[in-house]
Amino acid sequence: MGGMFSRMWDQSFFLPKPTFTEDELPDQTGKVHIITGGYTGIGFELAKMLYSRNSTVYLAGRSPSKGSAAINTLNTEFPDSKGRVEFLHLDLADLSTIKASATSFLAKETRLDVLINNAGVMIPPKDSKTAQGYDLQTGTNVYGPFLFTTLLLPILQRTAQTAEKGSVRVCWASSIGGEVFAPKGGVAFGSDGLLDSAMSNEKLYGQSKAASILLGAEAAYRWGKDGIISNSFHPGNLQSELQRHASAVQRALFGFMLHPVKFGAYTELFAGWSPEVTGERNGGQSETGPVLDLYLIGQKNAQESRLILGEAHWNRSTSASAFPAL
Ligand SMILES: NC(=O)c1ccc[n+]([C@@H]2O[C@H](COP(=O)([O-])OP(=O)(O)OC[C@H]3O[C@@H](n4cnc5c(N)ncnc54)[C@H](O)[C@@H]3O)[C@@H](O)[C@H]2O)c1
Repeated sequence: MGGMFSRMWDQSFFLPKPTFTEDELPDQTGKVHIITGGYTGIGFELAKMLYSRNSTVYLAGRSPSKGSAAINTLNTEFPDSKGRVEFLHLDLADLSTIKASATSFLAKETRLDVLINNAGVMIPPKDSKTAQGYDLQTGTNVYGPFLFTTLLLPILQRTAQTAEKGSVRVCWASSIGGEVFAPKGGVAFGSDGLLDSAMSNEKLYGQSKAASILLGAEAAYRWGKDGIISNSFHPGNLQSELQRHASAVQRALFGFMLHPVKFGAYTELFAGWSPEVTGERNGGQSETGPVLDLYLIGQKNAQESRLILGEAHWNRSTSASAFPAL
């Protein structure tokens, strides 16, 4: 826990200069990327970076109007981009619609280079549920991304067969909340394999984000052999709308330590595109497979910022039993 607080302190007051920005990102012509929640917050800043480098970017989310507003902004800000930006309807809180989202993407594209599972919700009103009746945070942050990614696995695998080594990736947005509320035992799955929705809202958020680490690690373990890199990351503590459900007290307590949202996009850019991310842990394949988890402190030092959350929670048997169908 002490380490966690010192990292939180570092992130709040000693934000270093990012080392991998859009200037370092090679031209992305011909590459296809999906960012869930790509039309707001961190995801939208990342979309700008990718679109400015001629990428095809799908902004996946629930609101067509917010999607088209974001597309207009991108086209206005980057009129010279040779890329393409599209809205993809995706409601992670309704499992029954996710297949349609994946199908619609697969009907249009023949490759998928990077999937950024960025969308998430934090401390909505207690007892908010998904369409299927799961706790909203768990459904949106864990079950939805898990299903969406699984449906896209075949196209990721196909892309990895011909793409440059290490360039096909799935990245999962975790949070320092994953460490705060799951410091030792990882994730508290009930006997039904689901997160226990009787927990406090804050704990459920943290547990859902710890589950994102397990998902990232398990996906790396299972899909590394197919040439797919999977990692999870804490984007940083940022001034986005994620705090929309926070109380005035929570905002006052934490507001001062938040940084511009673009820094979170640098974290995602690093996780999804930096050549420093090789998918190999400790320089080679360990017993747990080619796992790389990121806990980026503004990318101060990739080596130093690597891992932490995943190291703390990674346990092959935990993730394997938690996600047997992966
Ligand atoms: N901002 C921070 O300080 C911070 C810290 C740690 C982790 N994160 C994580 O980073 C990610 C991005 O957050 P952000 O800060 O940009 O906040 P944000 O609220 O701007 O972005 C979240 C996005 O997720 C989308 N979303 C929510 N429910 C959805 C659903 N059911 N289906 C599809 N999309 C849905 C929202 O519409 C929005 O576009 C989240 O996963 C968040 O938990 C953020």
